[in-house]
Amino acid sequence: ISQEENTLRELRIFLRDICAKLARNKQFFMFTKPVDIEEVPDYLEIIKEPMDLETVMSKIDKHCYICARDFLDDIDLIVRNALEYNPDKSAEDKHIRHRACSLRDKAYAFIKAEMDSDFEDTCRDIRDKR
Ligand SMILES: O=C(C1CCC1)N1C[C@@H]2C[C@H]3C[C@@H](O)[C@@H](O)[C@]2(C1)O3
Repeated sequence: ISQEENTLRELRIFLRDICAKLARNKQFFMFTKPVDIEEVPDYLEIIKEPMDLETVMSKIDKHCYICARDFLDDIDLIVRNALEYNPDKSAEDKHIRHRACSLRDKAYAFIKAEMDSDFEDTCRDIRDKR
């Protein structure tokens, strides 16, 4: 198996660990599954690209992410959707936005703490030549 495939396999192992840690954090329960369209009928009128942590985990296994940046782009999408759909002054919307910002900060902190920047550079080089 090629050196590139070895690198991408290591990336997937690393991203599964981070995604699992985010998904088992009780604070992020609201981000773990797709928003229920039966419960929220206008959701897809406002949010054009839904995203959630379960979907992110399945994208890892489908080799959708070639570098940590691609993974963080989907985390940012989860956050952006939550901020856009829940913009009001109400306590509930404020709570959702606070948790969304916390999800983003935790994800970036895990990547920074556990990812060697040379490793991410190698992944970027693979992505950019594909
Ligand atoms: O945006 C979201 C999720 C929170 C971050 C993702 N939702 C939209 C609905 C509005 C609010 C209250 C409940 O109606 C619940 O269904 C949702 C789920 O939270």
